[in-house]
Amino acid sequence: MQKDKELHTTDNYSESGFVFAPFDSTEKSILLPEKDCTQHILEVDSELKFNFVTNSNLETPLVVDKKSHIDLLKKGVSQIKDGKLDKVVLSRKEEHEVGDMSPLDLFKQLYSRYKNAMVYCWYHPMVGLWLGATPELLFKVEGRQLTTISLAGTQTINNLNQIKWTNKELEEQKIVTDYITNQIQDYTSNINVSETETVRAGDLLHLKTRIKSSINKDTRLNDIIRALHPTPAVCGFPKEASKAFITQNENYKRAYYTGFLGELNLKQIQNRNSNRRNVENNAYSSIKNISNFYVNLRCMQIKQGKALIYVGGGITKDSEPEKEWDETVNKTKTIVNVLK
Ligand SMILES: C=C(O[C@H]1C=CC=C(C(=O)O)[C@@H]1O)C(=O)O
Repeated sequence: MQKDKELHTTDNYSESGFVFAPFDSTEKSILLPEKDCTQHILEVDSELKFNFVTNSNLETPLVVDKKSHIDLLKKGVSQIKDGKLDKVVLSRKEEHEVGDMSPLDLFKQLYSRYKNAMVYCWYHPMVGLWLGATPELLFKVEGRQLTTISLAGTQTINNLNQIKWTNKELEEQKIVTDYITNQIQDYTSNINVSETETVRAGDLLHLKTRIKSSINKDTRLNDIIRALHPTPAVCGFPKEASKAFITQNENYKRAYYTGFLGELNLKQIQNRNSNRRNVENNAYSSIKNISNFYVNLRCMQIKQGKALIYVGGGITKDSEPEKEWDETVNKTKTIVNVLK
């Protein structure tokens, strides 16, 4: 928690603290500087009871939203078929009632439901209140090791023993893997790409590939951020053309949705030999610089008592707009489930 209300930003990510960065990297990233913050531990009862407040507004028909989103999806598909883009991630915003749950209640609900997610509640009086349960690591830096993932392709859980992925999902995820491995080539070495696996995020499944590499001596954190964000998991490919399409055609501002958030340049003391209890031990410990960023997905902004849920999906030449719409509806459930 920051001790005062001051709004700090970062341009080059050289400070230590917690970052909250927007989708549009030409805009400022918010920084909670470590030196101005205090840390508190919140006990979250694992036996937490779910508070089912029924709310009629949850079933608000989304006909108008649906038509304009389907039109956007069709436009995206035709851009791809015209050869202007390979992939574009198109999104929308949906409004729901929050009921009488406090932000902390919402956080606890998310935390106890989504064990594999990075669950957060972030607030600054001059920026707003955001919560989410994201399955997507942007990247992690531990000393000179870089770990990142390529996450894309979605289906709902039906039968875990019979998971089938179509070419559409395999292609949309491969675009992300290829982009990441290509982008980190100038900044890292020994790039290791894992097999692609199926992972669970709430009631959804995604395709995921892990990518590890060693960071070059002259690489700065800012280089890695500029190289990776936004990946084609949330923007598209090629990056600039898909970003321009998104900015010109999505009829709302993404703000911090599909941005990233997390710990920036925190120090971690590592004891090389934890069995040694003598003074010598100190001589064997080293301090590692840690950064840990997650993509801001499956998230909502709380504004004037309403929950604004942000959601999108990757569009390729094989996308069927009606199915892509359904995918966004399924993704909103990660958040809608805790508002009920
Ligand atoms: C853009 C979103 O998800 C991304 C992450 C995983 C799977 C995705 C997909 O299948 O389209 C998206 O690339 C979102 O949840 O709003």
